[in-house]
Amino acid sequence: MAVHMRKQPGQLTVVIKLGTSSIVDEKTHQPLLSILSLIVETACSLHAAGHRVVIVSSGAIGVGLRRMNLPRRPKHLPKVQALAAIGQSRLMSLWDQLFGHLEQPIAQILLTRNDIADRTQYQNAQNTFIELLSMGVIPIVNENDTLAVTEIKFGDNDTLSAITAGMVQADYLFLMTDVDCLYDKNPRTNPDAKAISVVEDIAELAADVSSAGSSLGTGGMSTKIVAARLATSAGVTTIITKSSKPGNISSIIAHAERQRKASMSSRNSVTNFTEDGVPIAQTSALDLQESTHHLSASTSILQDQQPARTSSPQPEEPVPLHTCFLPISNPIRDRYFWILHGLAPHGTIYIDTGAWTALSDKAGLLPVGIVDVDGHFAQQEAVRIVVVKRLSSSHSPKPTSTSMSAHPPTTPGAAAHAVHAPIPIRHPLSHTMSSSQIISQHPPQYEQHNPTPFEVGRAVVNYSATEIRRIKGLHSTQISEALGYADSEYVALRENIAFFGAERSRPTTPNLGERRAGVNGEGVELH
Ligand SMILES: N[C@@H](CCC(=O)OP(=O)(O)O)C(=O)O
Repeated sequence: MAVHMRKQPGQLTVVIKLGTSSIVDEKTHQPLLSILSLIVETACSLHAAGHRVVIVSSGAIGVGLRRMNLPRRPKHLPKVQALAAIGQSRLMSLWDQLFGHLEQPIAQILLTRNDIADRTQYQNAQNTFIELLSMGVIPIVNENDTLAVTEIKFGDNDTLSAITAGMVQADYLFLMTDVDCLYDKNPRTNPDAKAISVVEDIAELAADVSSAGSSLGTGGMSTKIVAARLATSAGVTTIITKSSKPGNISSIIAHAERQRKASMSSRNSVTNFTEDGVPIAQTSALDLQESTHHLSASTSILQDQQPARTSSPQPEEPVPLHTCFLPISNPIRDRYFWILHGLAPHGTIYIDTGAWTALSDKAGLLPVGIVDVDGHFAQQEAVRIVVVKRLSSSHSPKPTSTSMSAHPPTTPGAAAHAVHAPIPIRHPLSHTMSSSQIISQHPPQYEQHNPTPFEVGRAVVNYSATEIRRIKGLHSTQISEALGYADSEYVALRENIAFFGAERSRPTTPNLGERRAGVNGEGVELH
């Protein structure tokens, strides 16, 4: 059953993510009371204006370090988990005390990826959020570090905050950080670096933009961009701004809402700027009551905050520096968002272009379109879908005894050209990953000059990896002959397949690597 966040007209849901460095001092691990107090005041004033607020708070390990008088984070995972257990309760007590001064009730939600791997549990978590928000409570979310090991980790709290924003169908996600916005170059070494105020299409963001943050030593800017991509795909306007000035959140929302309304009335509207190149708000009042919709992305350009300067007829309030990532115009539906981002993939299915075309025409995934499989996964687990070019010799519609081999041999000729070094597979939510990161077992063989295969989406599969190895390339009528049973004619039902970049009517053809099944569909080489 679909979960819907019912909201009053004009009511916004705002998720604010604070990293460890915004919560405790990096050296002493003492709580940064001034920042925390300002966050509490901001959250309470948004709440008083009728909006809903969720906080994603890191800091459990930092607070634990302080409590146990330890100078730095240990390497040993059980120690880190113990420190998180010590720190989490103190962290929540700190938040509760601060919010208590303003009589604002809060609640703790601790999540691991495992908690939301089951659709019903994911919806249970959503229902808890709905209930808390409708009771006027501010949920405070963190990863359940005491339970989370690498396999069930979200990875970082930026990702967790984006998943949370998707779960609560938020209007805004604020990623509070130690830089005030993204720049097109490193501003420390490039005096002409321009602040990026609006990112309309995150896919167009140049690779070196993200590294500008990292080279400043801010760290984690790339995880913020990944989080922004994830949240904007779910329809959430995502803002990067400075955590030391949380009071800016209200004026940034007010500015973004004005821009949204302006862009609705005129696509050619422009932002006014001060002499210093700071964008200017049209009014100073925080008037968020009428707003319900998101900013709409129309074109794929970056607007910088510096060059356009126009004189303003009235005294206007400068808007604090920030970068606003606009949501996509056709957000991913909740179930697909869960498949793409709630579930951890356990393997990879390589499909041919015929299957890709069929999927884009809303068909399910049949075994005939599958070229190869990587990883070990069970039925009903999530896998990546990667499109590759199947060479003409690769199609083998008949099951044979050799085609049932779980680990088929490769064809000798191709192996001579193959490389076993980490193979890059482009993932739409991150920078290039090595295959060692995403393919755990039996790395496939690619020729060095191959274009990078592209992960187009994820699926929850009806058959295990071993079963799919046996039925790949077969017609559905041959499944029972190959396996001795046939649970479904589809490897994945259409409702269990989701594509990155929203459910576009017809996905564009990705950059393809080629992959050829050997004699009778067994060996696999990439050319
Ligand atoms: N969950 C951990 C923090 C994990 C994390 O991503 O931290 P950060 O990069 O500081 O946002 C904690 O509470 O200490």
